[in-house]
Amino acid sequence: MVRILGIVNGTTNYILDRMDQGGDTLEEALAVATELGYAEADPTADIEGFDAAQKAAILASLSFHTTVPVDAVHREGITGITREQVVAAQKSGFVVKLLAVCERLVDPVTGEDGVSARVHPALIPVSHPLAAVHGANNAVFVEAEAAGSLMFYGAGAGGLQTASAVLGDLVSAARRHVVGGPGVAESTHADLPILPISSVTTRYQIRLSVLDRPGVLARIATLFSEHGVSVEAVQQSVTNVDPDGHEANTPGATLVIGTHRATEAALAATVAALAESPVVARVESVLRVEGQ
Ligand SMILES: NC(=O)c1ccc[n+]([C@@H]2O[C@H](COP(=O)([O-])OP(=O)(O)OC[C@H]3O[C@@H](n4cnc5c(N)ncnc54)[C@H](O)[C@@H]3O)[C@@H](O)[C@H]2O)c1
Ligand SMILES: N[C@@H](CCO)C(=O)O
Repeated sequence: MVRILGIVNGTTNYILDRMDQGGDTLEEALAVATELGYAEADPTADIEGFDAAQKAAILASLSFHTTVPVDAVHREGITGITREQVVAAQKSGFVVKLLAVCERLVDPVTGEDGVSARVHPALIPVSHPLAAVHGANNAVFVEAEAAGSLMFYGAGAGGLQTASAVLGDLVSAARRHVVGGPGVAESTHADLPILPISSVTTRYQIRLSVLDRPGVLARIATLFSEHGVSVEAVQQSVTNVDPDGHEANTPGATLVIGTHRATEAALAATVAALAESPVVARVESVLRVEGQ
């Protein structure tokens, strides 16, 4: 196993899908998910990524023969995701999904070889199989050295589906009780180091509101290069409204910048420098890009 990308929470996938396809706000979509019985009684576990983090810990432990405790899973939920971000993602050929990412990696600074597990919203190209996982469905996309790419897909929430899964577990426990046998056990023989989020390198998409005047793009490009983050693509659209939607006195522009792989630390330093820069009106959005 090299990497697992999972959509492992039905409620959040349902919410993000409604925001993408139906134009709902997060709050509107959550209300429907609750009414349909997808969300937990306290939906914090869903929307803040706790449920997905628990599932990421299980997936990483099983995949890498290493005990990965839930506390070691970096977790970000979807409560910061806006309809505006979802629409901007659509325009650049992506969908926003809450992903569990479990992977084998080598820390680029220390050279340590280990495993990492994280949960956060991410941009997925519309051509990726996970982009076609709609509604409350779940899917686990596995990248393996020898077996290649595999995807396991099905309902992630819902009354009958949940009842079927719970009953399946009861039948299997009862069967073991009667027939005997070892059952499904953890395998921890690899016992690999668990690496922090700072060891991860990934791609990012950053959306900025900037002033539209000569030299702005060059200054922004310099900030990226000073922090060792390589820019892959830039899209610019000119706007005469400010980030709050009011007509602006000075012409502004929205820049959508895609990066090559960069470390979390380098990206965070770049974003901090952009936020301080006098040519940047606002850092609108920073999202990781997975599945490219
Ligand atoms: N609803 C979903 O779509 C969904 C999807 C995947 C997993 N799950 C999981 O399945 C489980 C059930 O989900 P749900 O939506 O049916 O929850 P629910 O809150 O609607 O129902 C839980 C039921 O369990 C009963 N219960 C609680 N503690 C009990 C105890 N000690 N002994 C006997 N009964 C007890 C409650 O009275 C309630 O009737 C949860 O663990 C949930 O995380 C739910
Ligand atoms: N409420 C959760 C189910 C718990 O696994 C979901 O929406 O996936």
